[in-house]
Amino acid sequence: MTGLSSVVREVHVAVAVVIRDGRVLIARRPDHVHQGGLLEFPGGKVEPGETVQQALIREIAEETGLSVSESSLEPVIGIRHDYGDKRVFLDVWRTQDAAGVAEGREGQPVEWVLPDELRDEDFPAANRPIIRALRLPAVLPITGAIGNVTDGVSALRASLARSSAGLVVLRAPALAPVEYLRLSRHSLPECSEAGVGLIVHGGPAMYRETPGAAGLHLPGREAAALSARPISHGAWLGVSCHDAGQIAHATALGADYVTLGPVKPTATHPEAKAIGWDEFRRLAAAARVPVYALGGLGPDDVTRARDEGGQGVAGIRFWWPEL
Ligand SMILES: Nc1nc2c([nH]c(=O)n2[C@H]2C[C@H](O)[C@@H](COP(=O)(O)OP(=O)(O)OP(=O)(O)O)O2)c(=O)[nH]1
Repeated sequence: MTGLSSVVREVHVAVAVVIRDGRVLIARRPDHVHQGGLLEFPGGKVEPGETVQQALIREIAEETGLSVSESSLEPVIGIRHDYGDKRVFLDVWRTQDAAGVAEGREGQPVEWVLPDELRDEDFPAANRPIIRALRLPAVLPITGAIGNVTDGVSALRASLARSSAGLVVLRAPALAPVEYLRLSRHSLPECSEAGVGLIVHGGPAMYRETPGAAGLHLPGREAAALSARPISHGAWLGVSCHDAGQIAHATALGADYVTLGPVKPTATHPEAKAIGWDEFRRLAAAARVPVYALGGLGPDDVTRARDEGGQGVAGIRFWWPEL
């Protein structure tokens, strides 16, 4: 069907994620407007002649009475979405520094909620990646070389003690599947002790055999073999990507995040050609999922990765001991 939407110009929408004490400000859209009755983050159309930052400051003030400075605004994610009757580009930014008492200035109820309480079905469909981006950490550590289960578990314990990760990808390609399962089962208690979610690296069967895991990270070849999301929406699904085609496939699978790289040359994968920040920015801008920059990066690169349109950084060397 050739819809009207294909000829309708895309609307540039400034969307504000206002965070205070770990809670996010949400409002309910009036019933009579586009996507009415659903919850939303404050925001609205970028007016002609306005920058997105000016639009954010204006919309936040108009809708909530809060005032924010331009310097407190940080990019979160950009999402292109076609509602059929309207095409939008949601330009999503966050601020942790809003002054004043929030009130629904346009009569709409507003509320501060924890990111983990945000439910996809309460928001317009385009918001799904925003909710993912808010719940995912800025740094995603991946385990390094693991030669056997015992050494792997002790290295994990030591690395968890040194870092404050929210999620960890348990990668151990050198282990046979049965050994990997022993590793993942012994790693789960270490992770729960540290308050960290364990993401299994491998195929759907590996995830199913690890009850209690927080999610599944698919290597490129595993993702290529799938045509539908292999796990429930309650768990994280990540995919390793190196190009636009792989990101498109991961998005079609319903991935919650992807990793993209190597951005810089990296000692753990010397054979892989670095894509550089320009290519990362180009691919992240076109993606509709949070994208972690990977390859030769560490926590010091989070700001750069975010400025380039990424969710943050994923990697091995910054937290894993040299074995
Ligand atoms: N503000 C906001 N808009 C969202 C979100 N998610 C989402 O898909 N949208 C869509 C719904 C609308 O089509 C568009 C925002 O337009 P709007 O109608 O709120 O903007 P506005 O206040 O400038 O509109 P108007 O009254 O001048 O027409 O973006 C969200 O979280 N916040």
